[in-house]
Parts: sequence; structure tokens; C-alpha cells
Amino acid sequence: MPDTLLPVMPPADPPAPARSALMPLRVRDLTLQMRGQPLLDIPALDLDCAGTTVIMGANGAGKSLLLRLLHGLIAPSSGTIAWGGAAMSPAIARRQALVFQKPVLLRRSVAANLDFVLRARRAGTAEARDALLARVGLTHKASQPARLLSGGEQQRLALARALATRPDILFLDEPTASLDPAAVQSFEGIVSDIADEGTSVIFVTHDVGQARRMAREVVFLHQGRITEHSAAPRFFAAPQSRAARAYLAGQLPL
Ligand SMILES: Nc1ncnc2c1ncn2[C@@H]1O[C@H](COP(=O)(O)OP(=O)(O)OP(=O)(O)O)[C@@H](O)[C@H]1O
Repeated sequence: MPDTLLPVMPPADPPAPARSALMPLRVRDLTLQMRGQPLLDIPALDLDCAGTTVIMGANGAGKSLLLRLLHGLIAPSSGTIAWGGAAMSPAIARRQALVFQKPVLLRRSVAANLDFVLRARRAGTAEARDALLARVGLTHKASQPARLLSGGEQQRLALARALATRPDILFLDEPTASLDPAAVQSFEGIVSDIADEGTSVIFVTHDVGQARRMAREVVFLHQGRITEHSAAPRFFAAPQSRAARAYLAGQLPL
């Protein structure tokens, strides 16, 4: 039989990433007020997503505040946050890591920045450090002062420091906002691999292109409220809320 008549098998779906041990996340009746201002009002949010959840919304929508609440850096005014069935606690926060827009690094060498975190976790072997350096492409910079790294390299080091804690949940708060396209691509590639390996990534961005590249699910925030939470293909093909539609069209959501 000629080759052309052989049945063509459709490509297998890529395996779904493993689910993080801290999932599901259950948020109920969450509010946050600061200086008398109501900033967040989230009656319910359920996340049980393997891979990357993107939290998107315009400037001031409340994305960073929500991330800080989920990581226990600030306390809600009311409501509950539970991870894997347990109320948010310092022990849960230790199983999570957060990378900010501006990396917070020690004034030491690149390697010493990692050693510091690994020692605190009692996992401080040279092999562990070297594997992390290789993972983020910084092996050749190991002995350089961290503050002499470029912005993209600093952010990759910040990511390696976060990974050194072997987090179940990795929060990223606009980590590539000040990086050039090549540095963004490199950072996103590392994050995608991490998500595929079973760390749930919760990624705050206001960059629609980045959200399209990274998200399995999108949570859209508008003026402190979630107007939409859906699988990424559905969100981008047919956004349900007026605010999300306007945002994706490049307009200011009103
Ligand atoms: N400590 C605070 N006290 C009072 N208001 C605050 C405080 N922190 C943040 N806010 C306000 O809460 C709102 C949401 O802030 P947040 O930083 O979460 O926005 P965001 O969605 O992350 O925005 P951006 O994309 O600009 O970073 C903003 O209007 C901000 O001014």
C-alpha cells in the first residue's frame, strides 16, 4: 500500500501539567479596604488549574493586592483564603514563592544569592546551586556581583532564588515589565517549563500578548472585582464581560 493511504494519526494532546499539592485555592467573601477605600471585593474565586493562571486587568485593577493576599503578605478585611483545604498560614506561605517586577537581590555574587536561599532551606549543596544556575542560563555569571547583571539576568536570578525554595505555587507580579523581547522570551520559556513540571504559576500581567502565550486560565479584574474567570482559549475568543472586551480591544475599561 502506498504511504499516502496510510491512516494519519492526529497528534496526541500534550500531557496536562501535574497539579500542585497546594491546590485547590478557595477564596470566599474576600474584601480589602485600605485608608477607608474599598479596593477588592471578591465573593468567590476557585482555582484548581494545573499550569499557569494569568491575572489580568488595567492599572490599578487590584492585581498586585490580590497576589499579596493570596501569598499572605497582607490580611484581608474580611473573608477567607484556603489552599488545599487549609486556611492561609505562614506554613502555607513557605510553600509559595513570589517574584516581583523589580528583583530584590543581595549585594553579593550571583552564586551567593542562591547559596543564601538554599542554606536557609537546608538544601545548600553546590550541585543544587549549579543546577539552578544552569536552569536560568547564568552559569557563566556565577561569580559576578548580582547588581552588575542586566535587568533580564537579574530577573532570571530572582526566578532561580524563588525556585530554590521548591515552591508548590509560584507567584509572578509583572516580572518582565521592564525587559526587552528576547529577555521576556527567555523568562517565559523557563516559567513554562516550571509550570509543566507541576508548580502552579499565578502570573500577574497587563500584557495581552504575554497572557495569550502563558495562560491556561485567565482571571480578569476590573476595579477590584473579578468580571471573568475562564479557560484562556475561551477568554481570548469570546470574552464575556464588557470590561474584558474593552481591555482586549485596547480600550480603557469603564
Ligand atoms: N497601601 C495602599 N493604600 C491605599 N490604596 C492602595 C494601597 N495599595 C494599593 N492601593 C490602591 O489599590 C488599587 C489597586 O492597586 P494594585 O497595586 O493592586 O493595582 P494593579 O492592578 O496591580 O495595578 P498596576 O498594573 O498598575 O500595577 C490602586 O488604586 C492603588 O492605588
